Amino acid sequence: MRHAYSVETVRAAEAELMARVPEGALMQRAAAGLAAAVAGLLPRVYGARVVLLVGSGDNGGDALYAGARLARRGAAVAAVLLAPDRAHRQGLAAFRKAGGQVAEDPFAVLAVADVVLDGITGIGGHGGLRPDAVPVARAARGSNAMVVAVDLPSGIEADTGEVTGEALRADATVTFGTYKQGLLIDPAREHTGAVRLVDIGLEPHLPSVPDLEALQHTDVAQLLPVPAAESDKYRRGVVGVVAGSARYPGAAVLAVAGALRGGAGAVRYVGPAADAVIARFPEALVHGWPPSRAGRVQAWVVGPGLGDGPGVQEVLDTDVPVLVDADGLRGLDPDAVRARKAPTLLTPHAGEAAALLGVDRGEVEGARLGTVRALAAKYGATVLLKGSTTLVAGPDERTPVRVNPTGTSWLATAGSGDVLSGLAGSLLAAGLAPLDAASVAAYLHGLAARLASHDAPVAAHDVATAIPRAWRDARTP
Ligand SMILES: NC(=O)C1=CN([C@@H]2O[C@H](COP(=O)(O)OP(=O)(O)OC[C@H]3O[C@@H](n4cnc5c(N)ncnc54)[C@H](O)[C@@H]3O)[C@@H](O)[C@H]2O)[C@@H](O)CC1
Ligand SMILES: [K+]
Repeated sequence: MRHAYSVETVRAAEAELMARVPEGALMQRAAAGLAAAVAGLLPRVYGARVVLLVGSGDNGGDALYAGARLARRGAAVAAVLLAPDRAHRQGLAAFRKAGGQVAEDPFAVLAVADVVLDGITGIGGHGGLRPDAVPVARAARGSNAMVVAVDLPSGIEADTGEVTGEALRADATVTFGTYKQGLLIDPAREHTGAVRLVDIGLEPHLPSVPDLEALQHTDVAQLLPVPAAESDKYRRGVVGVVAGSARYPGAAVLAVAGALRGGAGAVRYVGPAADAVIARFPEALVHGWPPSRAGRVQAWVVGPGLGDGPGVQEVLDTDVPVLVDADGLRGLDPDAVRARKAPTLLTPHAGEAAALLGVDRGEVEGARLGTVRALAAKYGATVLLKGSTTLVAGPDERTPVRVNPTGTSWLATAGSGDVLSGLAGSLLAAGLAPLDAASVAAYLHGLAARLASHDAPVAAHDVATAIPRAWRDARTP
């Protein structure tokens, strides 16, 4: 599991650690890791042209000490001081002593730089880049240099992943001690490039429960349901799908396609697209209305392509886990969901989430973490918020939010959400807890899209077909 923490938690852990080590030791550890990472990105350090963008806090201090280390190895290092009177004093002294130069003309040094270290702001920054930093940041981005963010790209909100003003776009980020939440959540994540974590000894001082977590291959492998020797289709779990309409029969087919590959032993379909479903998937069991007469079901999926058709209340009235997606979410009553004894999983995209909360879509996209938490609280449910970084929150606010690391923009294709809901419902039926079912489904779905796509357009059906490959991939150590 990859863990991320809030700034408040990081600062508390740093204070605890700082009290136990000599003054300045942490910054030296950070700077050493940063300098080593930058050296690794350069063909050679000797003679390389390095520019530091230095703000007024310790983030600038990290950049200056790293710059000093690179200067001692023969790099030509120039520092652009955005607040010359407030630049980190000891860091600046060390930098000068190592042969570093303070740049007279930032744009001249940036024009010929090989690498730029962004030390404008770290976890102490808020509200986007200040106006004086904007032209310098733009010049850095517009140059041929590689831009390496120190701790995080300056201008992003470290706690939420929001970008409220201008922020620097880095090619790589070297972060210290632990991941900050904003490094893993869009839109900030789009500014980080590849993120590398430098160990500064913070781990033992961080709480064991993080604020945000991301599954990795090994976590997924442990969570995937594996049939035992005595398993029959009922013991593996049966998932029921209520989806599709005369207008959108394809949504039912795609939801069933996902469900058939999610680990449940059987898929029951109830709805008006039975002919289309059975034509494509003879292994599906189709039933007449109502869902309550379909036989044993361990989890229901309701909503994809449903239009105005019935089904939501019928499955909410059951006492098994229910996943509500797409059309099923329209006007969904929080009280009806809260009254349920079995878990409910909602899987909105940004537009659906905005409608459920009565806010603008842009607000949801800009503040994904706050949105998923707010929805989970409002409905007393687990919520999977789809998007470029899919987030999953449980109804208990003490449970870390999960962020999916496998997303790909090729997934933004019609019908891919239907496949996801079938897949997640199948995992629910197989016995996974809602948070696990949702986050494992998002993980496999993203991985399947990557495997199917190879950087080319991919159709939702291809994603469903690639789920077994993703499953095997996740289980390969
Ligand atoms: N605390 C620690 O133990 C360690 C801190 N480290 C570094 O220290 C950083 C945190 O340092 P600070 O707390 O000094 O904070 P920062 O250096 O992140 O930024 C705070 C400074 O930036 C100014 N500022 C805030 N928003 C701004 C904006 N939008 N535009 C321009 N300036 C802005 C503030 O007035 C303040 O002077 C970390 O991100 C990390 O890089 C590392 O050296 C590791 C150890
Ligand atoms: K920075």
